[in-house]
Order: sequence, then C-alpha cells, then structure tokens
Amino acid sequence: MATYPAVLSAKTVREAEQLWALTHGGSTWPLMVSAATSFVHRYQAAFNIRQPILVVAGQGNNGGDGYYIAKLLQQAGKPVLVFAPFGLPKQGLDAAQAMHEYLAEGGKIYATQAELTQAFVGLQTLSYQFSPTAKITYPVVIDALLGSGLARPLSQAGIDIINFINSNAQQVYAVDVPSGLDADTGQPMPVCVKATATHSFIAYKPGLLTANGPANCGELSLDSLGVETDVVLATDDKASSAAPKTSRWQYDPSFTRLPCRFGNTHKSCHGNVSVIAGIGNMAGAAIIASRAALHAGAGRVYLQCDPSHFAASLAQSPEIMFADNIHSVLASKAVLVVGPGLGRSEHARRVMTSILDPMHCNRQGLGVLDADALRYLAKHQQTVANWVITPHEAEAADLLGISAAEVTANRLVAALALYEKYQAVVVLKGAGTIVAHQAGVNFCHAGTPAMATPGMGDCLAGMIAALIAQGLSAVDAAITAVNWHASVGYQLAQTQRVVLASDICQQLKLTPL
Ligand SMILES: NC(=O)C1=CN([C@@H]2O[C@H](COP(=O)(O)OP(=O)(O)OC[C@H]3O[C@@H](n4cnc5c(N)ncnc54)[C@H](OP(=O)(O)O)[C@@H]3O)[C@@H](O)[C@H]2O)[C@H](O)CC1
Ligand SMILES: [K+]
Repeated sequence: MATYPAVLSAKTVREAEQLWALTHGGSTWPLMVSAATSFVHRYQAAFNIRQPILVVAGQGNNGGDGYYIAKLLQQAGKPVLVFAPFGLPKQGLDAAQAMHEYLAEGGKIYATQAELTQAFVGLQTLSYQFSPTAKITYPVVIDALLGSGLARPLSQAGIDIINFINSNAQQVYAVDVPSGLDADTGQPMPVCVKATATHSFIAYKPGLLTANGPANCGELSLDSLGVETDVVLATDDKASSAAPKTSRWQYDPSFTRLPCRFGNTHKSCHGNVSVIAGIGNMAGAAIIASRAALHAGAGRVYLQCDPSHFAASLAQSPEIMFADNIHSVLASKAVLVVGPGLGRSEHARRVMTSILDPMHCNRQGLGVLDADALRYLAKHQQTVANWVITPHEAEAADLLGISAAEVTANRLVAALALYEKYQAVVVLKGAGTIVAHQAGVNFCHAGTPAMATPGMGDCLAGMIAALIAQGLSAVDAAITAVNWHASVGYQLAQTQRVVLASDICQQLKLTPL
C-alpha cells in the first residue's frame, strides 16, 4: 500500500516537536518561525489587502504563531491588529518571545473588543464608509486563539470570542486548527471557528479530517516544517500502552488506484459481483448497489432479490443479471454485497446464516456487509475477517454495544474498536469517513453535506465490491472507493444542492482513469 502523509494525535505532535528540538539545539523556537513564515507565504494573496488584518491570539504557542505572523505582516507594511482576549502569553513560552518581537516591530495589542473596534476604525482607508451603527466586518481574520493545546470545554467568554470571529469576519485563516475544535476528535468544544482555510503544521491531526473537522477547516493544507515523524512513530509503535497506536494513521486524498484496463480484455477479466439484498419495499437499495457495482467496472453483476423487483431493476440497468438462490451465489465465488434492503425477517436470518457459515468465510475479499447485515452481525457477534463492513454511526454503535453519541464523540476510537472486535476492514461512514484496517487507519476529508441523501451507503457498498472484483485488496478497494465516492459527490455538488446516489452511479463510469 502506498504511503501518504501521517496523521498524528495532538500529543504525538508535541512529542515530535520535542524530539526535533533535542537534535536542533534544544529549542522549538525555529519551528514557530517556520510555521509563521509558511502561513504568511501560503495566504500571501489573501493578505495582500489595504484593510487592516486582524490576528486573534491566545496565550499558548498557537497564539505565538499568531504574534510571529503579525510581526511578519507588520514588517511587510501591512496594517495589523492583534486582539488578545485571553491575556498575554506566559513568560518562558515561545509565544512570549514572538509577542516581544511583534511589539519591537511597533505592533499593538488590544485586550477588549471596544479597544479593537476603535483601532480598526482609526486604521480604515479614506474610502471606507464607516457608520457608528454599522456592524464591523473584518475582511481578514487570522485565528490563532487555540490550537492543538485546547484542553477543556470553552468558558462562556471563550464561546463569545469564537462567535465574535464567526459573525464578524469575511474570511478566516486558521493557524494549525480552527479554534475550539478538538484536534483529536473533531468535536467543537462546544463551538469552533468556521475557517475559510486552515494551514496545519507538522502533521494532520485526526480532528481536522473527521466529524466536524472537514466542515470547519475550509481548504486544508499542511507544512511538516521539516519535522521527521518517523522517530516518534517508531517509539509509539514499541510502546506497550493500551492507547491506540498512531503509527499508521494516514490521510490519503487520492483514488489513483482505480484498476487500469488494458487491451485484449473481456468482461471475465473484471470480476463478478453478487448483490444479496432487496425485499419488500426496499428494492431501491438493491438496485442502487448493483448499478454502482456495474458503473464502477465489475465484469458481471448479479442480483439476488425478491423476483418482484426484477422488472424495476432491469428498467434501470438491463445489464444486470439475476441469481436464482443464495446457494448458487455462494458457489459462484463472486464478490458479495450483503445487506442493503435485506430486512430483518426470517428470510434475512437464513441468508445471513448461510453467508457467515465458516465454510464460505475463509477466502480473501469476500465482499461487503452493509445495512441489515450489520444489524444481524451486532446480534450474533462474530469476527468477520475477509469482509469489509460499512457502518454509519448508529450501526457502529449497535455493533459496539454503545450509544450513537459515544461513537460521534470519538469516531476514530470507535473505528479502531470495530476493527479490534470484528477483524474486518471497517469503513465508518459520515463526515470524514474513516477506514480502519490491519495496517492502520486512513481518513477521507473530501465529500459534501449535499451527499447526506438516501442510498449513498448502498452506492458505496457496490463500488467497494466492484473494486475488489477487479483485483484490489479489500483495504485498497475500501480506501479507493471512499475517496472516489466522495470526490464524485463533491464535483456534482458544485452545481447541485443535493447529490443523489443515482447521480453518483451515473457519474462513476465517466471518471477518467
Ligand atoms: N513551539 C512549538 O513547538 C510549535 C508550536 N506550534 C503551535 O503551537 C500550538 C500548540 O501550542 P500549545 O501552547 O501547546 O497550545 P495552544 O496554544 O493551542 O493552547 C494552549 C493555551 O490555551 C489554553 N487553553 C486550553 N484550553 C483552553 C480553553 N478551553 N479555553 C481557554 N484557554 C484554553 C491553555 O491554558 P492552560 O490554563 O490550560 O495552560 C494555554 O494557555 C500548535 O497548535 C501550533 O499552532 C507551531 O506548530 C510551531 C511549533
Ligand atoms: K487556531
């Protein structure tokens, strides 16, 4: 499997900083200088304005980055205001040094909103039409209030400051992490800055990539600042603690592993998928999963469902074929999609018993267990190595025997626990989908709220199965399908308010390899 940028917990990033300092003269100060320089460079176009730029700086080293950014902007002749609502940095921190350098450049710091407003109005160019009753809007705000050191829920004063930023800024550029967002879980505590863009340092943190992270980071970028994370990762790998290992968390934004098609090929070279689904009023789930498998390139797609759905299915995709019964499906060794619209009847129970019979479960790349198959699994609790399981948060909660709120509170921990318990490749769906597997964890930060529509999971399940059928390992198929699905949805959402599973199916076959 290819290697992508590491994703580290806030604690591991701190350890990496300290290790870097040990081999670079004992100080982390150069990292703060690099971080601030990288930030100013990254957003130089946005900072090239004549209106004052507002830096909101906290007391820790996130604030320190903010002070050094303010110094660099001041040096470049930009009008800058620093707002320090929590007070000045504590002596001894890199942040205190950065603040002193900013002050030495002639920079000013404001402690209250009233002082800030007065200074902002005073700095306006003559063309700015200010009315005392008008709401102040800051064209560019640099958010350096809180970073990876957020340690507890915000006080009311903290909440007020974040709300002030969100409601008074035209554009917000977040330093490392949008303030108020928990860098490990992606949960707002209880509110967070909604950034236009976030430039993060040393490594991505899980909270930027899952839960509320993707919606609040805006455009996300990273500068490693030259900090090698291998040493700290090797230490983490060897540690005997029960804490989840961070050594193989990756952010993989690509889906370049779509199987290629070479000359002199035929449909038998691209694998078979069988979708076992669809009873009663749930025919749509079966049709979507099988269409997705077809459009994602599977050589043949069979549907095993209630015969009353055949006509509807053929009307959508005449290429689909029908399997007689569950035994012929299992004998065929096709890659399976089990569960969409399967229901929880006696018939579903019999299907699941046959499918999870150890006799059939000893080969690699069996396929995908989704929806009602997961509800069955939650009841019957057995490991399902060789399968991909694709729960949303409520299904994950059921599988783990915890509440959905507990899954939401820490999606990464839930995904790791699912892997531990079921030994399958786990695709925990939702904003910032997480794929947990034997070799680590992969995050998908793409996607869009426009995809929160029915049938999306059925579509993803069909895609994963199609990629396994075309020769990808279960892990690669899961990661690739998740990214492909999210990126197609994102593209469609540029011109659509909502994206339907059928839209994604339709688009898959148009994706260039
Ligand atoms: N020097 C370096 O190596 C580099 C640091 N970088 C940047 O630093 C931050 C991490 O800095 P850190 O000081 O660890 O943490 P923060 O600045 O994010 O926050 C710590 C301060 O915030 C206070 N705090 C914590 N929780 C709250 C809260 N809920 N409400 C209000 N204040 C809070 C905390 O106060 P304590 O009382 O708990 O001490 C601290 O004052 C990282 O994000 C980077 O931006 C650069 O990456 C370069 C290298
Ligand atoms: K921040």
